[in-house]
Amino acid sequence: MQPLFSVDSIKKIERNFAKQEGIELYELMQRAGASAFEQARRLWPQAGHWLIATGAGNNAGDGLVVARHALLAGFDVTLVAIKPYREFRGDPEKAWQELLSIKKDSHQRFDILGLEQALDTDLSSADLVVDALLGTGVKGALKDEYCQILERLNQLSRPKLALDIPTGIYADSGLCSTKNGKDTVFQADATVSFVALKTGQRLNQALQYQGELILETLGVRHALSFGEEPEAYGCNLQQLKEKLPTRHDVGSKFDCGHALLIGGGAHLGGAVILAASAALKSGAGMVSGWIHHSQQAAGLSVCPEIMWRGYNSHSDFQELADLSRYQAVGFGPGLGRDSTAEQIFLDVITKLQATDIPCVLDADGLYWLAKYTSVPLPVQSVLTPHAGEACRLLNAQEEDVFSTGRIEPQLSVDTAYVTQNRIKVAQTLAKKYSAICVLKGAGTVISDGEQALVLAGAHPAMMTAGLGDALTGLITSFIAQGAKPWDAALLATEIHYEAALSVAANRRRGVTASEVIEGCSILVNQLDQVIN
Ligand SMILES: NC(=O)C1=CN([C@@H]2O[C@H](COP(=O)(O)OP(=O)(O)OC[C@H]3O[C@@H](n4cnc5c(N)ncnc54)[C@H](OP(=O)(O)O)[C@@H]3O)[C@@H](O)[C@H]2O)[C@@H](O)CC1
Ligand SMILES: [K+]
Repeated sequence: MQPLFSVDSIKKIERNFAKQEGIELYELMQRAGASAFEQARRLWPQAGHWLIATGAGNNAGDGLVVARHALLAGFDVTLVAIKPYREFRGDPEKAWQELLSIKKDSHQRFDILGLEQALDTDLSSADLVVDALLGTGVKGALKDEYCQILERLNQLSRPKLALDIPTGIYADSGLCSTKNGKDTVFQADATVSFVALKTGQRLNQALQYQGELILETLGVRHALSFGEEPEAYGCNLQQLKEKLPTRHDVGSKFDCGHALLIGGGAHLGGAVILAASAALKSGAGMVSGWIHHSQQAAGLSVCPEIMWRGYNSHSDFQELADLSRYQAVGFGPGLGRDSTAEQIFLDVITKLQATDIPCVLDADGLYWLAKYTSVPLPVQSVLTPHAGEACRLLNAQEEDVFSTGRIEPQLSVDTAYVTQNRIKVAQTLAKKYSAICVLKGAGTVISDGEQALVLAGAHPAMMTAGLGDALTGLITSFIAQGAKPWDAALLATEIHYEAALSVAANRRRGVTASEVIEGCSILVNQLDQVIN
């Protein structure tokens, strides 16, 4: 697993590492520039003319080291220095001096352009653009001069490399600077990040703009050994594959888990049909689905292998007395928000509490949970909110606040808060509801209240209805098949994402949840082959 650190922690790690090794921070800048230069050469070996854009901080210093290596290797260099030399201090200043002191070949081109000159010059002869404008030190919205140069650089249809993090991305949150509703950020094809990954590099717009992410540790092999707590960890499917429940060659459907999906109120059948299909196609031995009777025929026609039970009102749920037949319950997709749904929510949750069968709560299930925050959930339940649902769950106050007549300050966080604080929000929700929280979004954050993992990424094709229902079905299925709820949440999240990528291929639009469910089935079977 890959630790993800805050910028503050990275700075402390860098300092402590340098102290431990008895080296100057300037040495780290040298290593950063040298390693980025090597990576750029590996990625774009044909590049003979390097355009390097610098600000005035340490990120600029890294860029000046890249420029020196490029010149020493015999390449042409255009340095777009939007801050003049006199504004440089400390290590970046040293890097300037070293750059200017080298003897270049008489045929080599080495131009230094200020901002105005750069804006007036045709820069299209460059083969490669290196962004050393700003790194982790950026605060607030980008100043105008940076926006201007970014616009020019982004227009160049040349490979683009960002040093440490693309200019305009905030390394702690992964969000980016905007101006007049437009993102002001360097659009990198690759980013060489130094020392350790920053939390924001797995979240939000960073996923859109950083391109291929390459980590150069600069010799810091054990970032965890410096006493800095990572904010979260990242991991991939390869690291999760062992969490797939084993499937024996001999046995029956009764050995492979029975998943129960409940939702699909009147006129709302699609969501629970998708969730139940995902549960079945990812390997549950049996799947039962409770759905409003008006939707039952639809369920049967889409997936007759699912044991559909139609309900009219909450009183039909009396028949759901024996829950011990199920190993996991997915509850909420399309349940509805009317009084029938409310009663079903309360009845089912009460029944589940008595059994301790893990429950995956999603969609309208979360809506009702926010209204009944003190309803105890079965142990190891899983909540799967998106940002809007997370807000509702965070803002919800305990009912006893109302019954005792106390007035508590309304938290009233909004989705912008959730997006900005994804790790903290997932941890807070997990604690508040004593559950595992799967906070969906660009970089899904999974927390049990203590540890947090960031999985999956972002893809335009994933912005479509029904994918959340598929995820609910997948998590429920893996629990039913024997995975611990935590493991099921991790595995399902990553499989769901990887399947969506593979199904989407080159498509950015029009991918359906049903296709992704098929993709999940293929991926589960590929994993099965790897581990068996
Ligand atoms: N520490 C180490 O050991 C190592 C660090 N390394 C490297 O250092 C980088 C971090 O360096 P850093 O802290 O100097 O920050 P950096 O990103 O260069 O920015 C500072 C400049 O930004 C400016 N600025 C701020 N906000 C702004 C805005 N909104 N709009 C416009 N300007 C804004 C600010 O200007 P000021 O606000 O002071 O006027 C200042 O000039 C890190 O990403 C990595 O690349 C590597 O070499 C490995 C070793
Ligand atoms: K940068």
